[in-house]
Amino acid sequence: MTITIALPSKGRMKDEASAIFERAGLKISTVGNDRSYRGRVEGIDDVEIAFLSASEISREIGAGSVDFGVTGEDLVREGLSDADGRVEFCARLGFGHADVVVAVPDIWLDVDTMADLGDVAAEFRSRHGRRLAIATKYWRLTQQHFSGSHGIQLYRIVESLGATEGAPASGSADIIVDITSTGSTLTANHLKILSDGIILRSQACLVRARKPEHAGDARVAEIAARVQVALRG
Ligand SMILES: Nc1ncnc2c1ncn2[C@@H]1O[C@H](COP(=O)(O)OP(=O)(O)OP(=O)(O)O)[C@@H](O)[C@H]1O
Ligand SMILES: O=P(O)(O)OC[C@H]1O[C@H](OP(=O)(O)OP(=O)(O)O)[C@H](O)[C@@H]1O
Repeated sequence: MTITIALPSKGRMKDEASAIFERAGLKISTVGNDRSYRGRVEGIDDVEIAFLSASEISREIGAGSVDFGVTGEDLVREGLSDADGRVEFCARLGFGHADVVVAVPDIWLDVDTMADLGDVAAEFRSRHGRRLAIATKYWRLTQQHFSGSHGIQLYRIVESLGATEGAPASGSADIIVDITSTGSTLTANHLKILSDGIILRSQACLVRARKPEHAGDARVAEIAARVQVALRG
């Protein structure tokens, strides 16, 4: 069996992902020219590298079409139902940090917690006859946090694929769920994070698709172990 490892082909995670593999003694070289989307690990046969975008990697891991991948925990948990059942988080890689948060307009002075937001959602319904609108691309994480963890059912999600922080000011939504790293985009858009509004502290992870054929395959165990050791060193 050929083992396929998916690494980011572009974007913010690309360079650090390759560097960690190199530190782990798994030096990656591209097959063919520099723009190729296939690679190999020098000195190890039967291991293939697929260069994909971070969001494609979480999808392919979920489908089981690659064995390992490096991508953000947020993309895995948002992209897959039962992520822990389908994927093993082998290592947290220490880069690509971003929090998925619930943020509301900072002029909502009385709203600091999810419980306060639950009250607001109920009020929206009784006073304005409409549901609280949440702009996000994180549908699954939003539903888990609002309905699952906090019992808030009175909301609707407005899909936002970019400039999410602008949605409250433009009137397309009341609040947002999005990622933040430095916090400057939230501040610039006059939004504040609720005190219990951190849904997930995400970072880049080495993940493995849980496949029966991995059991007893020494190469699978070795890849995970090498990366774990490199992180300690
Ligand atoms: N400031 C940030 N903004 C956006 N994503 C960030 C940030 N910091 C870390 N990340 C993480 O980077 C990952 C997304 O990376 P990237 O934008 O390169 O991937 P992508 O979604 O596949 O790209 P694209 O949208 O171009 O297809 C997510 O896991 C996200 O949590
Ligand atoms: O907390 P901060 O440091 O301000 O970062 C957060 C912002 O960065 C990301 O957008 P980015 O412009 O990187 O593009 P993307 O959403 O297309 O990835 C993200 O969607 C936030 O808007």
